[in-house]
Amino acid sequence: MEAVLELNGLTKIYANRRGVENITLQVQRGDIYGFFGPNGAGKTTVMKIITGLCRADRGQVRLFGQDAAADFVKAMSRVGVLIETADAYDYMSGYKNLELAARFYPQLPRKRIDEVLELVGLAAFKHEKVSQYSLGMKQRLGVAAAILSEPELLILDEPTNGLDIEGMVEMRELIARLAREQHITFFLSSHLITEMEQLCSRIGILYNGRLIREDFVADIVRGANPTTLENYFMEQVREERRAEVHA
Ligand SMILES: Nc1ncnc2c1ncn2[C@@H]1O[C@H](COP(=O)(O)OP(=O)(O)OP(=O)(O)O)[C@@H](O)[C@H]1O
Repeated sequence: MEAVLELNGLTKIYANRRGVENITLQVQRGDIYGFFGPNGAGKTTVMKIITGLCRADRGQVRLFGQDAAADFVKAMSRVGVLIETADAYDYMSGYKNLELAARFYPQLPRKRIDEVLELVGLAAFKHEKVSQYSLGMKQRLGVAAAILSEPELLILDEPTNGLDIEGMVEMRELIARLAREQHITFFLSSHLITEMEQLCSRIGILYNGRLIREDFVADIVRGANPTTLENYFMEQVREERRAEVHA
């Protein structure tokens, strides 16, 4: 097994004393790793640190076995990122938007734009203006931009946030397909536990800025004491609260 992403003791405390503390985890090649936590748990903060949008107070990010800080540009060249909502120019077509994004990758063959549009199911709508797209289509265009450079690891912050049921299902199917057919490893966050149950191979539970548990989803839902991810999460939170009371 190869760890494509490792976080070692990652800590970031904002001036208001919120943030994340001592996050240590590993994402193995082939994982769809769900970084789960309620609103404000610290998921975005961790993702921003990994992708260089925010600086950690302490700790280390390793990408593909190397300290990401040593050669950040090289490490990130193998990573695709979609943090918060996808930003596209509404008055341009999906295709034009991807052409703009492709300028960051001068080596990219032009046919790659059509390839990614096909992969995310937008080929038929590529010449429509993004203003005509549904939110789900805009999110999938964001994924298309993130996979332009054929990344091995895709980091997605709340990829289904704000989507209707159809949009959520389409996004879930897209992620599963990219994992299966393009062999992309995923590190994605969500506060929707049923979504994680349906999609992820492993989950890490973030609560009040700390990683309180990591498990294989199959072990939780089909293991010795099968339960739903929702019950499992509530159990962990209760334990955490009991520990806080006794501390
Ligand atoms: N720039 C900032 N300055 C101060 N506090 C911040 C800042 N960014 C985030 N926080 C706080 O840090 C904590 C973690 O926020 P973060 O956005 O990482 O959580 P999250 O799990 O992604 O939540 P959500 O699902 O709501 O996006 C929250 O309490 C938040 O209010």
